[in-house]
This record gives sequence, C-alpha cells and structure tokens, in this order.
Amino acid sequence: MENVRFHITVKGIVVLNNKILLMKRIHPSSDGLGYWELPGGGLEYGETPNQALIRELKEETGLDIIILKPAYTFTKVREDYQTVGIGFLCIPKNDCVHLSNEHIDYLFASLEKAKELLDNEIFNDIICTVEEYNHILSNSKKL
Ligand SMILES: Nc1nc2c([nH]c(=O)n2[C@H]2C[C@H](O)[C@@H](COP(=O)(O)OP(=O)(O)OP(=O)(O)O)O2)c(=O)[nH]1
Repeated sequence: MENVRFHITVKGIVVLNNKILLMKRIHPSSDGLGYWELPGGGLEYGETPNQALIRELKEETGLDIIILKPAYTFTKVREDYQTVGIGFLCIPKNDCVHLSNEHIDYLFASLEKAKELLDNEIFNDIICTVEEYNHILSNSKKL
C-alpha cells in the first residue's frame, strides 16, 4: 500500500448549558451517517489539530472556542484514502452561530435529542465525554 493517502480531520463537541452543537449538512454524508454532524473539518498543511479546529469552527459556525481536551478518535477507510478523525471537547466563547454554505441548520441539542439525530456511530463516540463533562459541571456547582 505505497500510495495510500490519509485525510486528517478534527471535530468539535461544543457543549453549552448541557447541550451539544449539531450542524445539519446540505447533503447527507456519503457513508450513510445522515445529515446531522459535529462541526469541524480537515487539517490544512502546516496546521496543528488545535489550530485546525479553531479555524474550522470559526468558518463553519462563526464561534470562537476554548478547547478543553482531545476526547476520542475515529477512522474511515475509503477505497483510495483513509480518514483519521480526532474529536475535541470544547466550550464556545459566545452562542451566536453563523452558518456557512456547508450547513442548512444548527441546533444546541440535549443528549436525548442528539441520540435521535446523530448516527449511532457518532453518538457512541461522544456520549462518555459529554456525560463526564456534565457530571463534573454539576458537582462543581454543588461545592
Ligand atoms: N465515528 C465517527 N465518524 C464521524 C464523526 N464525525 C464524522 O464526520 N464522521 C464520519 C462522517 C464521514 O463519513 C467521515 C468524515 O469524512 P471526511 O472528513 O473524509 O469528509 P466528509 O465529511 O466531507 O465526508 P463525506 O461523508 O461527505 O464523504 O467521518 C465522528 O465523530 N465519529
């Protein structure tokens, strides 16, 4: 496999008030994962994953974000290339979303709603991270 190509992509789990930012694609994913996805996109040459996430989130959602931590990885093997993805837990600095031409809608979704809208594969990737974050947040409010 000498000529195999890798596409590296970064995705943001943007959490605000116990809700997650979901974006509705203009066209469904070619892998059958449906319309709803997390914001993010591919690394440009020379970028770090964090820089790419900050840029992509600004381009796709208009939001400035604070990255809390890398949370999970995923991969997709295509015929002529392989996508490698990193999902990051983040918080937005504001809540005013501006759509780009890649999406037709967005939603800050509860976990219940996210389970309904996201493909199982993506939901299973994010659930532990979101629950852990919500747990830490509710405990810190009790202190
Ligand atoms: N398991 C998992 N898969 C994800 C997540 N986010 C996400 O986009 N995917 C899938 C959807 C796509 O099939 C693939 C990303 O593909 P890609 O970066 O090459 O580009 P794309 O979204 O334009 O792909 P495409 O579906 O339009 O072909 O990974 C995630 O958080 N977990």
